[in-house]
Formats: sequence, structure tokens, C-alpha cells
Amino acid sequence: MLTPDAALRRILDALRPRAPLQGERVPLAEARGRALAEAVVAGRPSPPFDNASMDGYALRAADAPAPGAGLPVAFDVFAGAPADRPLPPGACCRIFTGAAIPPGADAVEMQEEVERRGRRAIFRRAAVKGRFVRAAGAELREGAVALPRGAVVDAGAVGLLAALGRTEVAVHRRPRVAILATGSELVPVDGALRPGQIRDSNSHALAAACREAGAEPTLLPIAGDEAEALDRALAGAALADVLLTSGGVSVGERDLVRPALERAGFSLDFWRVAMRPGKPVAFGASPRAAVFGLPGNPASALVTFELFVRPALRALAGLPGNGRAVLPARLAVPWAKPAGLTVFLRARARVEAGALWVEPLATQESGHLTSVTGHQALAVLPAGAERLRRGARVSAILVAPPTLDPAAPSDLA
Ligand SMILES: Nc1nc2c(c(=O)[nH]1)N[C@H]1C(S)=C(S)[C@@H](COP(=O)(O)OP(=O)(O)OC[C@H]3O[C@@H](n4cnc5c(N)ncnc54)[C@H](O)[C@@H]3O)O[C@H]1N2
Ligand code: MOO
Repeated sequence: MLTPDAALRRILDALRPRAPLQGERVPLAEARGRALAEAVVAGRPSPPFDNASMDGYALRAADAPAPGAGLPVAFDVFAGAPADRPLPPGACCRIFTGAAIPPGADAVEMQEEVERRGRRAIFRRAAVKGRFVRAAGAELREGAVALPRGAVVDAGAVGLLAALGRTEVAVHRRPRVAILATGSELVPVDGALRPGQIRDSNSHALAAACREAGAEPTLLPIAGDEAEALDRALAGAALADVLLTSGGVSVGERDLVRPALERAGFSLDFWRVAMRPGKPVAFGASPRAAVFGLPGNPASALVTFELFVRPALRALAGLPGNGRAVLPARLAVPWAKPAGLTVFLRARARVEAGALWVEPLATQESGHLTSVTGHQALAVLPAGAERLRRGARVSAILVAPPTLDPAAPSDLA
């Protein structure tokens, strides 16, 4: 059976020819969190003109008087209103942060170092050429690449794009994901329950996870466990880049999803991974789309999403890796597990005395939604191990920030 790492490699290899998805132009306000599908070039230098980085006085460094001596103040320059004449020789001018340095001046002295006496400014120290001057083009020369293709747009990048006058930018398209819940026991969230029925929770949980991963989910109508119902439902996924099904992939007599996917034109690459939860997970592709057959148990569906679907969606969106920190951690309780399976425990994570500790949630039952609610980490227990003692070294995939040691001093937490 494939290991989880090998399964992920197969998925990413299969997606490589179609990832990232093509670019689309979006308004600046919609670009955050997306990957650039173009290199953004500075159309003009940044800063666009020499300007003051301090409130103070601009002067020629060569005119700088000896400490305690002064220069006449020729005029005032405010941000947004450049001087209408050059700085006369042997004079200085009042200037404010962001204001254009007038021609002739090459230094600024901060006002804390200057004493003002009427029309004269008395300098407490000698000015230094270039000090407190933000030179034109010092950050970006005209024509320089401000943001390379593939860069992830964060708040700083949004600011940079705005500074360069970009109201729109090309980013990789978000993957469209069709979600299909299968099972004759399922009713929609707003439906009435008859004996033997449960509500479809997986579609909603998976849609939330898709959005968090940067994809656009659509829910297909629930399909019962009959071949025709599955065929009809799968026809509704025609426009998707990725199809997620849940349920019906294990060995039960009514587990009809795999043959239905094959009839719909998908060829399946694997349908078992040596892991718990989530052993019965399938992956395949058609020329148009990739498909993940996720197990029906709610925790199994979300854990396999996290490990396989999330990195796949990010690759399609042009985003790097899985977007999670994976850190060495210590297991807070002893744990016994079957050899041969990698076990993913949904765990709380906390930093204590400089070490990261993972503490499994009270239930790890894959049919229980509470086993996958409020966790901060997946603790990865390696396939080779059978008994792990308290304190055993494992790795932790952080799905949320860990709780910090309350004893550790911090002004920021
Ligand atoms: N003989 C075996 N039986 C099972 C095996 C096995 O290896 N041999 N594997 C078990 C494991 S592990 C899992 S996980 C499940 C996966 O089975 P399926 O993917 O075929 O899922 P179903 O049987 O359809 O459903 C399992 C469970 O989940 C509930 N479910 C299904 N869909 C939803 C939904 N949309 N929302 C909420 N809950 C859902 C369903 O009612 C079942 O209780 O197979 C084990 N069996
Ligand atoms: O993996 Mo099943 O996924 O253990 O419940």
C-alpha cells in the first residue's frame, strides 16, 4: 500500500501538466492570497522623486555650518507641494516628511537637531550628504521587477501594486471544486430525518476547507447509492477542475463510487493509502479534472482533504506547498497504534518551555465530528512505530497557531 508521502507525490506529479491554472485579471481588492500570473514591473522609479524622511530642514551638505552656526530659511516645502524654485546657495528650507527635496539641496537635518531663531535655523551638528533623503529609485529603478510571477499577494504586495498604479492584476485562477456527497442515508442539512438517516455534513465541511485553501466550491445534489444516481450526479461536475466525492469508496456492497468514476471518464491511480484515518481514499484524473474519492467518515474526509486535496488545490492555484508549518513536537500522552499505518491524531498544540507538545483530542473516532473540531495540529505517528511513550518525538502539521506558554514573556501574544 502507498504511504501518505508517496500518495501525495503521485497526486502532485499527475497535476503538474495542468498546474498552475491559467491567469485572470482581478481588481486589486480581490488579489490578496492569490499567486501572480504576471511579473509586475515598476513603470516608474520608487520613490518617484528624492524626498525627506524626517521633518526638518533641507540644505546643501557643502553649506553645512559649523555646529552652533545657522543658515537663513528661504522657504517651506510641504508634502504634495514641491518648491517652485531651487534652494539658493548658502540657505536652507523647512521641509516635512515625504516632501520633494528642492533642486540644490542634498541633505536633511531632523528638526530635533535644529533650533529655530526667527528666519534663521541654527544647526547643532554638521549635516551629512544624503542623510534623511530617500533617493528616487532607491527602492525600485524604472523597469525593475517589483513582484515576480508566482509571488503570493500579501498585504504588502497589495500596497506595492497600488503604489505602482495597478488597479487590476493577473493572478492564477482559483480551482473550481465540485463536491458530491454519496450515500442513501444522507439528507440535506435542512431536511427532515427519517429512521436510519443522517444529515450530510461532509459537503459543508469540505466546502469550508476548500474556501480556506483558496478554491471555489460548488455543492452537487446528494447522490444515493445507486449507479444511475451517481452517473447523473457526476454529469453535474463537468465544469470543475477538481471533483471531491465523499463516501462509497470502501469495500461495502454498495460502495459504487469507484466504478461510477471510471464510467465518467476518470482513470483511478490509487484507492488505498496506508494511513488512519482515511485508508480508503482514491485519486484519479480525466483529461479535464482530477478526482478525489474521500472516505465517508467525517474525520477521514477532512484529514485526507488536509493531506492530499489542500496541497493539490494550492498547486493548481499557483500557491507553494501546503501552507502549513510542519514542526518537530513531543507527544503529550502515550499512544498505541497498528504497525504499518501512519496515524494522524487530531491534537491540541502548545508551546511549553520552548518545546511544542501535541495532545490528542478526547475522541479520535473517525465517525465523530468532534474528533476533527478545535484541533491545532495533526500529530504524525510514523508507520514503523507501535507504541509511543509520553514525550515521544513526532512531527506536527500545524493547522492553527499553537497555544503559547503562559509563563513565557511576550508583549505581542
Ligand atoms: N469491511 C470494511 N469496512 C470498512 C473499511 C474496511 O477497510 N473494511 N474501512 C472503514 C473505514 S476506515 C472507513 S473511513 C469507511 C469508509 O467508507 P466509505 O468511504 O465507503 O463511506 P461510507 O461507507 O459511505 O460511509 C462511512 C460513514 O460515513 C458516513 N457518511 C458518509 N457520507 C457522509 C456525509 N456526507 N456526511 C456525514 N456522514 C457521512 C456514513 O453514514 C457512514 O457512517 O469504511 C469503513 N468500513
Ligand atoms: O479511515 Mo477510516 O478513515 O479509519 O475511519
